[in-house]
Amino acid sequence: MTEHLVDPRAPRDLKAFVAGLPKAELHVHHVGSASPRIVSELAARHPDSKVPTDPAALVDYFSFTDFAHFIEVYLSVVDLIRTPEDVRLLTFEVARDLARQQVRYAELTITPFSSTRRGIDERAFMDAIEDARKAAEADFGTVLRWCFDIPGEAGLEAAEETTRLATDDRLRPEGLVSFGLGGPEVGVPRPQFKPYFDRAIAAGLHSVPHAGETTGPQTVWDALTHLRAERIGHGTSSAQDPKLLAHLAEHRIPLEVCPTSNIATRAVRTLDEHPIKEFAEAGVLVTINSDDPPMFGTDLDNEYAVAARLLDLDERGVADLAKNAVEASFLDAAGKTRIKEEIDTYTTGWLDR
Ligand SMILES: O=C(O)c1cccc(C(=O)CC[C@H]2O[C@@H](n3cnc4c(=O)[nH]cnc43)[C@H](O)[C@@H]2O)c1
Ligand SMILES: [Zn+2]
Repeated sequence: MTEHLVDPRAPRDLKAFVAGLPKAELHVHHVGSASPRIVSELAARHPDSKVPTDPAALVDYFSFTDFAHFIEVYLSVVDLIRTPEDVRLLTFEVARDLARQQVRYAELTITPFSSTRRGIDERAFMDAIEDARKAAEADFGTVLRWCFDIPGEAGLEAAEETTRLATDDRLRPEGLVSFGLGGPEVGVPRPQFKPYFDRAIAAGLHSVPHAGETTGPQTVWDALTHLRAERIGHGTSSAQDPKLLAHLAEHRIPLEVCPTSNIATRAVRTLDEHPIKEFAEAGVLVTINSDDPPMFGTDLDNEYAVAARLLDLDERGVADLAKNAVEASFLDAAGKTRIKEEIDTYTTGWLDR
């Protein structure tokens, strides 16, 4: 909620175009999407927490000194989600916020380990997210899918538990499409998670680890080689390795770029130093995402406005970015065609107005 991160330089007309543009969101965290209203409601329910109940105080609370501080604060919000009803409410409200931004399809990263280890029954957890997913599709028309991620710093116990929850046929939710790895990267080498990714991939899930957000390009190579990554979460440091950029472009491995997140966690110093342009110029498929939007004082529309400025795009260029996300998603071919056609119809209508 660092309000200064909202980019005031985006032209008003382009902002209006982005606001109505049908979009797909591929990198957004479940708990990290809790709006100030939801966070303060949960904090009021659980007064033993250190999370402020006043939405204005959350602005300061969500101001991070570095990535480790961000994770510390993130986990204090995780601690507010204590019952299946909390899970359902959060999931449905996140879908409402996505629908307001014309998000037609979202892959939401969920960390089931963090909830089950805090005592939420695993069956009730799965039922809560699935119930919210179905209600969101019926009420808002937004299609939600899940990525279950391992919180890497919590170790191999968390990896085992996440893999079990993602691959057990009796538990695995219908909306689950992919398997990820999140949390800090420093001191958490990717290769150790290979056996867990192997099992998830064998069970039909796509591999989408975070890599190169807070460590160098070798972490991205490791994610590709050991975890068979099909997309990379962030991949920011890939810009330091021209061979890696060429590999990502040649093999059409998309990057899930989240510009404001990288500034808020201090992974990148300023927006103007963000390597997004280097990615695009190297031919890498760039997708635009919001990561933990209320915590970073942003939303997906703002991320598109930021990207448009950094990449010097007009409406057609922004529409192409939106189509990149649809193309890089795990939707079926018919679903991809439907949203891409909607993007084209909207863009033509806007330019002809
Ligand atoms: O839940 C626990 O008990 C636990 C114990 C030790 C470590 C962890 C984590 O590290 C959880 C990390 C948490 O952060 C999520 N997240 C949200 N945004 C990002 C991001 O930009 N980069 C990496 N991780 C992120 C992630 O999904 C995990 O849920 C937890
Ligand atoms: Zn993330």
